[in-house]
Amino acid sequence: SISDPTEIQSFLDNFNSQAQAVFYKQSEVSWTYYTNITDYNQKLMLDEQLMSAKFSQEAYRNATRFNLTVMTQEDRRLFIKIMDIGTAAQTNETKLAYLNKVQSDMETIYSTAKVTMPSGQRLPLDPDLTQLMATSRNYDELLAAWLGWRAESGGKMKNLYAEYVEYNNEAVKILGHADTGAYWRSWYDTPTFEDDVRALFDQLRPLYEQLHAYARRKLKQIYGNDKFPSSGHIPAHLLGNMWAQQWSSLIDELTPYKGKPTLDVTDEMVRQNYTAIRIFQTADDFFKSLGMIPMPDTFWDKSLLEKPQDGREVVCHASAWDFYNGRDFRIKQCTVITAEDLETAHHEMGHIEYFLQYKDQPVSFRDGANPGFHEAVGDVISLSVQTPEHMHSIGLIPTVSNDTESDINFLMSMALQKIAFLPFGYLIDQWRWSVFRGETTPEKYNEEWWNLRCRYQGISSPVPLTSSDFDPGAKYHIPAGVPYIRYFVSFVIQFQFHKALCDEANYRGPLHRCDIYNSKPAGTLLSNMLKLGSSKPWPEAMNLLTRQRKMDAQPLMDYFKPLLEYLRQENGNDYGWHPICPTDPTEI
Ligand SMILES: CC(=O)N[C@@H](CC(=O)O)C(=O)NC[C@H](CC1(C(=O)N[C@@H](Cc2ccc(O)cc2)C(=O)O)CCCC1)C(=O)O
Ligand SMILES: [Zn+2]
Repeated sequence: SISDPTEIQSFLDNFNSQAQAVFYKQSEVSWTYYTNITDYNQKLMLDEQLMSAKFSQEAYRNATRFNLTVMTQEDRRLFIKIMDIGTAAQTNETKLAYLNKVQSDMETIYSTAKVTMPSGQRLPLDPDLTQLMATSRNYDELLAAWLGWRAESGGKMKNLYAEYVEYNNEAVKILGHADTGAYWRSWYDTPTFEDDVRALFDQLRPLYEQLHAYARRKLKQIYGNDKFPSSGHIPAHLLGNMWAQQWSSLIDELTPYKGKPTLDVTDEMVRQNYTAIRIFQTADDFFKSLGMIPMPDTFWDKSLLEKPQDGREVVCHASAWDFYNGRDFRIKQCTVITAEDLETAHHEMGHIEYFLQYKDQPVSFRDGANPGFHEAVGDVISLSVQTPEHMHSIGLIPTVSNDTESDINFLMSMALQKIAFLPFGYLIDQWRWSVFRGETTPEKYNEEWWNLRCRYQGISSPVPLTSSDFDPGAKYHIPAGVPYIRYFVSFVIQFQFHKALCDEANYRGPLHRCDIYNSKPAGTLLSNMLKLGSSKPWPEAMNLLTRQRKMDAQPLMDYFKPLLEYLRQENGNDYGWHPICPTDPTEI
């Protein structure tokens, strides 16, 4: 095998320039499809995916000819990443083409699904059903939207999913992975990763149990006790969100102390005629205030920041795109003028900032230190933006009151976004890992999904399950094949990052009121970590930013400590739920 340093270097240089061209083309063709869903554009994208797979297969074959033992640590790391080609390892072109087609067809079903409401209106998820789930307080209307969506999305792809699992597993086994779940977990390069995330979740469950109990009591007042099963579960369609994954739209009902200024800035944004552009300029301004890299002109020229009104079908699920040429970076978001979309804009721009910071790394290092890092960047900035202090400074709330009651109100609004999410962020890939392992077979897909939803999230289906249902398919990341544990990891480490940056900014107060806006030292510390991309093992990146090497839920627990005390006071013994789903969901 080849050990000559000159040959090693020329292989790497060659790969890097060829890969940029191939990945650029693939990004462009995918972008065209995602911003204009047609059979023709899908075919172009699928053809390009086969070309790109051939390039990866050849790079893999060439890379195996080299002797990794004589290389520098950096070069060895590059070779290992060049050989990590995922499902492109499937050299049987018919099988690979079929796998890519099934995956794309499931995502298309999801992205073009519409629900015919009792009124006769045909509503897409974005923005109509999302808006309805957030604003309606009518039990039957919410149920109609929820039943309609599960039927039009998941209900249309159950058999496709079983095939996706089979073909995906077969492809990654060629690389030596046990199954697709093992392949996805390998990106964290931590043998104890599964145990680590379980330990974090167990540590955080008491926080969630208290929030769940508080929400359940308030929802019973709204909808009546008879709508809630005696098992303690909350019916899945009542949490203000299609998947009950974040409960922020219930803030008005769940605010502990009424009569204080509202923390939901949506109305004020509308009153001030906020536009999508202005939402993204607000986010860009924050990164600039930290001395970080502003969005380049191509970003403003080529992003798609609003749902097109020209009849085109687009994938409205927001996303951030790296075109791998060091110049072209875009966001696609069907932005609506809400507090939630202001938060999403910061999330997406966090991805772009990461792309910008590591754009001069070799292509194989243009990734997050681990996938959770990539999801945390924007959310860290958003933790500062959402403070009453910062919302006041950008004119979205009239006064800042930090008396105890206002403080609890603010912590409650953040808990509805961050704590409510934890079991959902945890259970999605618990389900998928069990499916990829073959522990959950197709006839058990939906039953096992609800077992996890009942056990970890304490919510249950408002109607009995039927064998044709496939509720996992009603959540974007399942048909789109996008892993999810990255978000659970992000929701823990973003508070570690926030604490580290607040320390760097010489902030002294309680963590939940920290706003790092304008702190160049904080910006420099964050940038230095982001510049690494995936060139170093993630504990090194974590250490550079936070001076410790492990994921740690303590900063998150400290952030919400005052709220936990309040909730314990409020709930007394009225908390918790039976781990098993209620037999008759409408049982009284
Ligand atoms: C080319 C490409 O695909 N790029 C990747 C990024 C990359 O890998 O470089 C990408 O753009 N992925 C899309 C995905 C979109 C969103 C999402 O799906 N969020 C989760 C969970 C969540 C919810 C609230 C929150 O505050 C944070 C997370 C959900 O909505 O369930 C939608 C709203 C926010 C983020 C994303 O940005 O992560
Ligand atoms: Zn993200």
